[in-house]
Amino acid sequence: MADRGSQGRRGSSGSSGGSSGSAGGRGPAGGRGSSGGHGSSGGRGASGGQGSPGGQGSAGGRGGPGGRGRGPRPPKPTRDEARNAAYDLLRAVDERDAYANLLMPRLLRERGLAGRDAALATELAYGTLRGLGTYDSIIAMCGDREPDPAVLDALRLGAHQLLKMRVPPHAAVGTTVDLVRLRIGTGASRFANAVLRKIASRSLEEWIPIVAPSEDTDPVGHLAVAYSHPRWIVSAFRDALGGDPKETSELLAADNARPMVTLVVRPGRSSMEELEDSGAEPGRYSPYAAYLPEGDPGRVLAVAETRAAVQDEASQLVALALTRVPVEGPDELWLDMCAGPGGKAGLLDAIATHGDLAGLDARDPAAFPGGARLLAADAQYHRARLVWQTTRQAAVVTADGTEPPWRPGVFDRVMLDAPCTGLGALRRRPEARWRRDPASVAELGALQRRLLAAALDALRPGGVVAYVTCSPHLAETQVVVADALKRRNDAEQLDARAFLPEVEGLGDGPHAQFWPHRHGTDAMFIALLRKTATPS
Ligand SMILES: C[S@@+](CC[C@H](N)C(=O)[O-])C[C@H]1O[C@@H](n2cnc3c(N)ncnc32)[C@H](O)[C@@H]1O
Repeated sequence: MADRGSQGRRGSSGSSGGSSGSAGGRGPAGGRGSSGGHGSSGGRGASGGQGSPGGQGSAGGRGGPGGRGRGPRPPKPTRDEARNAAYDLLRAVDERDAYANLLMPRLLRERGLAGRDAALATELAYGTLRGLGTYDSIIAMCGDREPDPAVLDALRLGAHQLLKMRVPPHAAVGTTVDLVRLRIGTGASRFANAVLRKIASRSLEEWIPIVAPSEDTDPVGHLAVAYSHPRWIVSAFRDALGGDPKETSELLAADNARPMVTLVVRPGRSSMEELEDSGAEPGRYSPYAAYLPEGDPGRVLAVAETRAAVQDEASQLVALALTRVPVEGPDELWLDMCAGPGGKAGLLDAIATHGDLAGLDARDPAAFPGGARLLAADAQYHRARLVWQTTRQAAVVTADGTEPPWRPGVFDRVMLDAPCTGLGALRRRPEARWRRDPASVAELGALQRRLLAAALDALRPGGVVAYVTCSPHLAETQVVVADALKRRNDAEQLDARAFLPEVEGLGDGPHAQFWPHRHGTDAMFIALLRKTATPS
């Protein structure tokens, strides 16, 4: 791209060696004290019925499954568009490795789902994907056989409604059984009915001690099942949090919650006032962050015109921290080495051009005044194109940062937002936790090391590099930085927390680590390294 001047089957979350207890028992309505509907889910004519509690037999005392035997035929199943959309998304994620956050908007559009129905479909699909580690353990205990993948996805959907959403049990069971009858068949719907009735016999809090390993003998396995994360990720998070089990559980819980939509004001291109007029509220930390409590961000004019964008607050702050480090001498040439799709490049480009406008007040005379130029690179052409669309003044190139087309030793500031496992953004990508495996950490580690070496090579003496990951995994963060510093004698690490004074709880330094449960942001990591003028 020319100079402008010219995105199988999932593993389970851990062992489900349960301790005790049978799954059957009370009827679907028993003991959950669930009340009220959710969206359009509550009031429909559910076919599950509340007869035969806990039984494996008929679907709600309607005279026998599938219309055989005596008595009235079961009512025709009803097609529920929101649940069907959610189910189709689950199948696409399972069968085709689809990305939920890319496919969902398309499905909603194609099916004409909006408002509450769209919100319901999204919550059903995303919530099910997040929780399926827990749900699979419970489903395994409630069925007399392993379900087919297509049936399993429907059971997961039903389990989510029964255990996490405030859908009345008869509606959750009935709508799911209808879905299975319509999409798979009558035999499968009988099986689904039996399994769901058992699931409905207990609350989530009652199921966890039954299906999860003991907290005392296997704390990691317990958290993995209780909070629906793969065991290796729980281990990695616990290590990054210094072994603290309580904080680890808080982090895992935060990963299971829907994140807030955060917008970024691109300085010189939009303003906080403009975003406030669109219903957003100023953010907690970043002077450029605005929270959008509701509504489609795509309908905010400044976002539609790329003068503002959707961007996590920590993602803004790591870019900002890089611009706040004083550098001696000229400060004119900046590099974003792994820029696609352009979130940080969009902010860096605006600050390079117009200055750190929010910092340019009496409180911060050292704020960057503007007048620099950004070169943004990405190894993938289509991602570089997105950077091109996002930035205004930056030169954008498709280039491999490890074999760069630029001369060494010329940049004053380098942003290295390294390719990583993305374990810090699990809130946003509901299926991502089931797709990564520990091998990817090792593979990415080698690339991260090469890129960091190249970033330091690209700097002129006195210049500064931000090594950033959207992962708190120690092997991707502190270990990569420590290795780089061991290998070379022309770089020193700065205390990144000093350049983020508005944020508490970033850790013991010298790096800074953001956390969803502490800051409400993604778990972004930043280390700042300065190229020393002389070998140190
Ligand atoms: C974490 S993403 C960057 C996110 C981006 N900075 C943002 O804020 O929107 C990492 C990017 O690195 C790119 N990448 C991977 N290997 C690369 C390499 N060797 N050189 C340059 N870019 C690379 C990927 O294509 C991906 O777009």
